[in-house]
Amino acid sequence: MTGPVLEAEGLTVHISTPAGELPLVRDVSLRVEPGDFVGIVGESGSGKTLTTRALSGLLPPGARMEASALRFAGEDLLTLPRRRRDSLLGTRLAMVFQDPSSSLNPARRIGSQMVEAVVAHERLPRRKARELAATRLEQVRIDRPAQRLRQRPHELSGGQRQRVMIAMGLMGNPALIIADEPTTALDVTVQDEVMTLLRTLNREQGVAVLMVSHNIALLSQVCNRIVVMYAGRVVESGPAAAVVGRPGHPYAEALMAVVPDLGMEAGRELPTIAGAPPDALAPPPGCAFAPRCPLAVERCAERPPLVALGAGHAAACWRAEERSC
Ligand SMILES: Nc1ncnc2c1ncn2[C@@H]1O[C@H](COP(=O)(O)OP(=O)(O)OP(=O)(O)O)[C@@H](O)[C@H]1O
Repeated sequence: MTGPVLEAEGLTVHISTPAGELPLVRDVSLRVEPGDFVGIVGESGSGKTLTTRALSGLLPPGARMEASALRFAGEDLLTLPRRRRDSLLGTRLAMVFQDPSSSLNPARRIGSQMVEAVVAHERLPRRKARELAATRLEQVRIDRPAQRLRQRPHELSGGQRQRVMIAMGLMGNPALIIADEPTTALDVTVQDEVMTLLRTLNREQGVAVLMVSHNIALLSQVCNRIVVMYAGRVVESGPAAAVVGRPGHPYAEALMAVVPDLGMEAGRELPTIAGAPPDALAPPPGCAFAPRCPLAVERCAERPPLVALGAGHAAACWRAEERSC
């Protein structure tokens, strides 16, 4: 495959509400190249999950997307017939969600859940599919794979279930793993294991990863590119080192300041950015961050476009150039 693994331009997601259809994700463009590890960061409600759901064809009922371009694994998802699109996404795109329990069927054995997709989409004989499932479990460092295939999800720990989800995603030889807050529900040691696994799959097997998180510091350790979202829009994107080291948007800088401290005592409140995130259904006109921004000026009443700050680095702030020099 040549060209980007995933490319979206002008992605907008509308949700139907009692007041009519409203855009909750607006004009998002992003690109994942082969071998990339891309992070999407933002506070709760900034539109990260709706964006990845739109990219993966898994929008909730009542949501509708439009885009000027949406390509995955060399195919145009906007024109591909529905069955071919579902089959392509069902095999070449692996989804890993925050809570693996919600994606695994508690009543069914791990093995039958793992072979299902490849038997359906790739018409692999069941025996071969079980062999492949055992190999994938080994790959994510699950011990005694043959035995595990006969177990049900409740017989595994939370971290093992998350690794089973990743192994399941690897069944179709994915070009991309989309991981939505894959470690939030896990304890710190298990979080590290899951991150190490994603990094190994990315570095050693070249699987591209698109990962959603609240934690910009965590993303900066693993990602080569970071996309920052606020109120449904991309407000900054670029090489991880540039976004973290020379942020063009005051929001990206504020996210760095509220990174939870690993050594923080349990029970202490997490630091937050001053002020409340905007109402997603009615964000303020102009720059949506302006009401919370220490650097806001009169001009912020008008929405700033994304402006280039360096190679592949752009931010939507009227003061970005002045701040980054
Ligand atoms: N099905 C839906 N119907 C109505 N509103 C929705 C729906 N799904 C999401 N929203 C709203 O859209 C906005 C963006 O949601 P989204 O889940 O994408 O945010 P997020 O950045 O992923 O947040 P979090 O980190 O909390 O998961 C939120 O305000 C949310 O309440």
